[in-house]
Amino acid sequence: MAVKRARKPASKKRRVPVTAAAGGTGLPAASALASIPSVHAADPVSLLKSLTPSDAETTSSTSSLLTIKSSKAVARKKSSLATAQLIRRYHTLNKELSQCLVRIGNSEDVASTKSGQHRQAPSPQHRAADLARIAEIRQEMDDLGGLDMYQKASTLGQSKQRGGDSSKWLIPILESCHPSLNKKTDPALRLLDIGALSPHNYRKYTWIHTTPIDLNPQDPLITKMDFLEMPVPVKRDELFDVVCLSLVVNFVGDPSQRGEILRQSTRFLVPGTGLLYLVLPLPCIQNSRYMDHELLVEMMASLGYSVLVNHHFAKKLAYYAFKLDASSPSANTSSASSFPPQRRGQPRFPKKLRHDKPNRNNARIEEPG
Ligand SMILES: C[S@@+](CC[C@H](N)C(=O)[O-])C[C@H]1O[C@@H](n2cnc3c(N)ncnc32)[C@H](O)[C@@H]1O
Repeated sequence: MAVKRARKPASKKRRVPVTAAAGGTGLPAASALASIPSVHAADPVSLLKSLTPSDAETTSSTSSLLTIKSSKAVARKKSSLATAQLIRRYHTLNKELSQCLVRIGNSEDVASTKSGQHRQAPSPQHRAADLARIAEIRQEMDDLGGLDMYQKASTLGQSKQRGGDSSKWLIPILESCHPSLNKKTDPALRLLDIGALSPHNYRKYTWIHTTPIDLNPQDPLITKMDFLEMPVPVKRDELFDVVCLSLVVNFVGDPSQRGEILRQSTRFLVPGTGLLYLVLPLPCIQNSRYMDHELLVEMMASLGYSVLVNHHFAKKLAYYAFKLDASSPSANTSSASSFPPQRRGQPRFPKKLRHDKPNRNNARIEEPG
């Protein structure tokens, strides 16, 4: 008998362990991954190689140059399609994992707190169903190669997805925000690259000093660090001029943890000049039932990012540069910036259907609990 899932209780949410996280981009779930040979499951590199057609350059001797070119193009397209499918499947699993973990966490809250007594705790069957599903999801993720494999696939897809180097968009903005910076003699701008797949994203800009961090570094030059647990700077010269959150917020499955990451970013930036460089999949902004550009800008302003310096919608991604308000007491205090105070049980930005149209996704960001 199919077990109907329990409705999520409105209790205070626990932090979902970030073994991996979800996309919430609303992109269609992949099905083609079923065709990945299981022999590659434990070997991410072989798996990635297997996604790249080996006959990419093979044509008959009579083929024209045009045929060779189009054959290569088709092979490249197939390869990037397979990589994208893998990334999507991972996102889908990750999102479902977060939802199950939140439900399990909430059921523990309900069981252990007095205030939860009036709430309906999930039944033992629902809890058992969630636990079983968690095991299945983790197994499938492991079979796909885990976070490591996802990151390798993301690295492959990175340049294509963005149509090139993402720093290209940010650099002119940084230059315009620091017009008097002497790139040769002044101290380099400090950039915190969260969820960095490469430590070299800004290497060619000698006037930028990058601190790359990630949960699962793909390079020894990247520091293994969960941003939500990163020590908050206590001195002004430890603050950053730029915090980069490129495709990280959507990677986190729990909407309230997404809000928490954005709030945390305010504690690392120089008030008045610090820039948050936020990159999200475009469908999160343009095709969600619950989010859109206006709501994001409103939420960011409530965090202390009143100035939207620039934004750009590319084919697949949305780029944003927000400036942290001068009045934002970011350093020294963990309670500094937050979504506006909310009355008990009344969030400032409640989950609200904004675009009730078919084929929309459920991407959203929530006030942190
Ligand atoms: C989709 S990748 C994005 C990589 C890269 N920034 C880009 O733009 O392509 C998301 C990365 O964020 C990292 N990540 C997610 N949550 C994080 C956290 N709390 N602290 C540090 N890294 C995190 C993940 O480990 C993953 O490598």
